Amino acid sequence: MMASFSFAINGIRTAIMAERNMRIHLVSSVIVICCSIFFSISTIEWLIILLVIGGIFALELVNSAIERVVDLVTEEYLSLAKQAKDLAAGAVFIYAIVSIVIGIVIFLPYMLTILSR
Ligand SMILES: Nc1ncnc2c1ncn2[C@@H]1O[C@H](COP(=O)(O)OP(=O)(O)OP(=O)(O)O)[C@@H](O)[C@H]1O
Repeated sequence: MMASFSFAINGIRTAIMAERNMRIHLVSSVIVICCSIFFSISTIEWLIILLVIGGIFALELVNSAIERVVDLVTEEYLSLAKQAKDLAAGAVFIYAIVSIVIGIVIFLPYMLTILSR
């Protein structure tokens, strides 16, 4: 139990060090959490934000795992390898777009309220 926990933490550390996207997600998440505190968003909005942040990290980890498995299987340029990587990248992309839309829907009204004061 403790061993699998430490393997998982290891994986997260590896991804943060090796994947630029993970660091981008990390910085974006800190900014989003700061905005959430600043605007005093509601409990339900916090839950949605946390779900979105957790989701993008989890998805990026799976994407990184798929990239490594593909690289492990072949160093050749193969159509299936390309498809596997592009599909995984597509999953992250869809989630990122949805996250941005959710961010706009949640934060725009707060920003407009402050601007209209
Ligand atoms: N073995 C391969 N065969 C065919 N196409 C590949 C192969 N490896 C990578 N590609 C293509 O190159 C793209 C980039 O692959 P790469 O492994 O560099 O991921 P990446 O873009 O660096 O991902 P990330 O930015 O998340 O680290 C893939 O999406 C895929 O289209």
